[in-house]
Amino acid sequence: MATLVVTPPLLPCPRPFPASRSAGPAHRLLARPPRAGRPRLRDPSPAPAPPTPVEQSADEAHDYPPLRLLDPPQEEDPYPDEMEAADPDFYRIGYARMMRAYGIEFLEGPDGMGVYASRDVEPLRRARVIMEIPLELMLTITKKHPWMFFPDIIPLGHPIFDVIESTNPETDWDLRLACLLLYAFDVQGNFWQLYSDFLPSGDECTSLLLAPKEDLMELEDQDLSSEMLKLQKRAVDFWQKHWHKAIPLKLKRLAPDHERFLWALSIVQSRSFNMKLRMGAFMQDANILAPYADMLNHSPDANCFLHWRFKDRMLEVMIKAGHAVKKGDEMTINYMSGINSMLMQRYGFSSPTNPWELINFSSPAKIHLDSFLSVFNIAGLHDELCHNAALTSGESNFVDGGVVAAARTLPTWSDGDLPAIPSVERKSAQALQEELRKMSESFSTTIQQDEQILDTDEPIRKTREIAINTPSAVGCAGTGYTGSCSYGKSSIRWRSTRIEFCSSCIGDTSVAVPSVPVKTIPLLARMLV
Ligand SMILES: C[S@@+](CC[C@H](N)C(=O)[O-])C[C@H]1O[C@@H](n2cnc3c(N)ncnc32)[C@H](O)[C@@H]1O
Repeated sequence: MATLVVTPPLLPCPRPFPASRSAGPAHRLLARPPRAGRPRLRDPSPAPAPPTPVEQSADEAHDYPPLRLLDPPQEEDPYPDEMEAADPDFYRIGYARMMRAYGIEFLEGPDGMGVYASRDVEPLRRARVIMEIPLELMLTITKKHPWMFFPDIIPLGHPIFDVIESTNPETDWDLRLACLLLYAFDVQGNFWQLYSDFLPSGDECTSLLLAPKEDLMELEDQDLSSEMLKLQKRAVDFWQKHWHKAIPLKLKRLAPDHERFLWALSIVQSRSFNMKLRMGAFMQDANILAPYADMLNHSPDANCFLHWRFKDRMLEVMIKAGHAVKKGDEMTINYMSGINSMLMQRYGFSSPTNPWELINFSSPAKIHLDSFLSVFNIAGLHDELCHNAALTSGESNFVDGGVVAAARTLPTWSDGDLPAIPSVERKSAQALQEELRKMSESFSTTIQQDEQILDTDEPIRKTREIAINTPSAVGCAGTGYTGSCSYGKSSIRWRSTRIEFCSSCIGDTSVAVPSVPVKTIPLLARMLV
């Protein structure tokens, strides 16, 4: 496959994207969007204070602002006694609504743009609204026949309609939504044409759909890299089938090259979600791109969730009931409870504390489930492991994701399987530890080297070459290369995540820990005591 170079300016009013966004620890306030390219950390423009939003609870969220287009008459008492005012929603039909946000700001942080609390929030017994996004700003395609999209922006007879119609609604949701997104970018004055300034450009996007083969090799994971190559081929085949030479210009200009289509698909995959929406009497299973809500980063221990308010067709982002939030805290949602390779495939990131991560052991050695769980104050069975607060002194109730994941995946035996002989258990723990050690040593770099590679702006492949040949030289200038793309960096992070995960299970403190602080827990080592 051809090497992909993706820096697509948007049609029909191209605005150049800077080649890459500089990463840094500081957060920058995004108050007024500049009109050329995605706002970046280094943009010096002073940020005017945003209008102070009024905080609302879930209940209060139903006090709507006065209507602009269809204000009710202003007389003192316009209605005779026997008449009742119609449902306020009656007036709102057809009313063009805006997104509203309460007590949050959009800032650039270590995981790209994110949503952060702009003030403290006391825990409430009920969930609390922080964002409201009306249906008409979202791009939505329902999953099942008869499928439909909202808003209905595609005129009858436009060729993109036939392209979408040719897909399988159940399996091709991403291709369909990418077509709709490309169409929305092309409609003069459409909301998405303006919002595209805030979407990551090709080299800012972490999606591996954009990664050239050489960068996929950096994953050092055969299964994941061949899966990504298959997904890239699927997208390019789709583009070639529908964007052949003899097509009308109004279709051609939506994706003049396959890089443009792959970029739209990456945006869709890494920023959309699936939700059941109640529309009138019907329940629709829909794939959705929701502006502003798509700035929320992922956490397995998220403090927010999404909720569909069917009454006025509004997507709400809500803080979970009982959650205290401090000013500056990141607001997150849980994208999925899945293993790291699933997160990598769809979003291009992985986490060393992912509680759903797995390690496939080949050793027949097993350790006792009960003793393992009690060492780490974990309760429950394999599928629903949770922290056992009753067993702790109350000092810390945090259980490292790596430990929970190990508890779920370590080969264990329970009473009745085998007699509890300490020497058998010790031998098993040693065998498993050895297997983990071999796994972490099978990678071509150490965590330390990967960290150095990530710290440089050099292209990944070049720095890795240097790292392997002369370990201390990584980070030195003078290779003549500049810039490395986000997807290349996410490949390196994936490799580090795997090494770190193994070492946190081994408890080997001699392995360098990356800059993201992760508890290094001497897991199997403690089992040996
Ligand atoms: C829905 S977008 C969130 C907004 C995004 N950070 C941005 O800059 O526009 C999803 C993307 O954010 C990044 N991301 C989200 N959660 C992350 C996490 N926990 N760790 C690292 N990257 C994350 C990944 O690049 C992912 O593809």
